[in-house]
Amino acid sequence: MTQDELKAAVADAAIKEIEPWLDKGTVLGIGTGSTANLFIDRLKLLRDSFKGAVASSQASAERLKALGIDVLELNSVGTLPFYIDGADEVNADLQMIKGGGAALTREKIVAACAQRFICIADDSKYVARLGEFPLPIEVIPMARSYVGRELVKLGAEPVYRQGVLTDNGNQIIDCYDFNIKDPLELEARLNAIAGVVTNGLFAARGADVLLLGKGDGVERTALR
Ligand SMILES: O=C(CO)[C@H](O)[C@H](O)COP(=O)(O)O
Repeated sequence: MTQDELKAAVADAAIKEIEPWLDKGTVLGIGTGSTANLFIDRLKLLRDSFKGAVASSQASAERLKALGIDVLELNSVGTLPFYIDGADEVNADLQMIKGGGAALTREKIVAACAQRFICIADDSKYVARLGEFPLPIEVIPMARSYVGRELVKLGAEPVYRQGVLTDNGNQIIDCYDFNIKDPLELEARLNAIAGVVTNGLFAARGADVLLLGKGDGVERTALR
């Protein structure tokens, strides 16, 4: 199977995972990226079975709206039953690196409001140790150089993602060569640097369920 077919398979599996729980009041949390897009496309068939969605990016919001799905403000809803999103890397503890699409801050916020985070990914994203994918960090623009110097002190090679502004008007630094021994500790440490808005480690709030697309089918792992 191609990577796109594996992504399509996990999008189908995520629909099966949530469908029994939908009702007219359900608001879903929706992620960003090519895998999340395939999930959004499949939601069209269910659009009369739930109330609407909170999106983690302008791009996902536009895609949802184009399919006739109501997009709600996070501030107008309470806890979300599900957050469905892809990942750039995921490990056996269902900790992730996210933010390849620069949506990490909103992804982290919407995920924080969800009872269950369902990660959908093809098996190229599954890693024994996080960190081969460059770790994205969203920074306040005036702090970019300072944050870069602090990242060098932590052993990373920071690279400014030129020409990219997040939906929040901030910039992204991608960190190469991070030795991520303890994702939880590093996530907290990076967040403590002045000027860092969010980092792409999803360790404190990892996924609850992983639907991993493999050549022989979709493997489901549930931690909670
Ligand atoms: O974190 C993300 C966007 O900020 C995406 O979930 C991540 O980049 C995976 O994307 P894709 O499904 O296209 O591989």
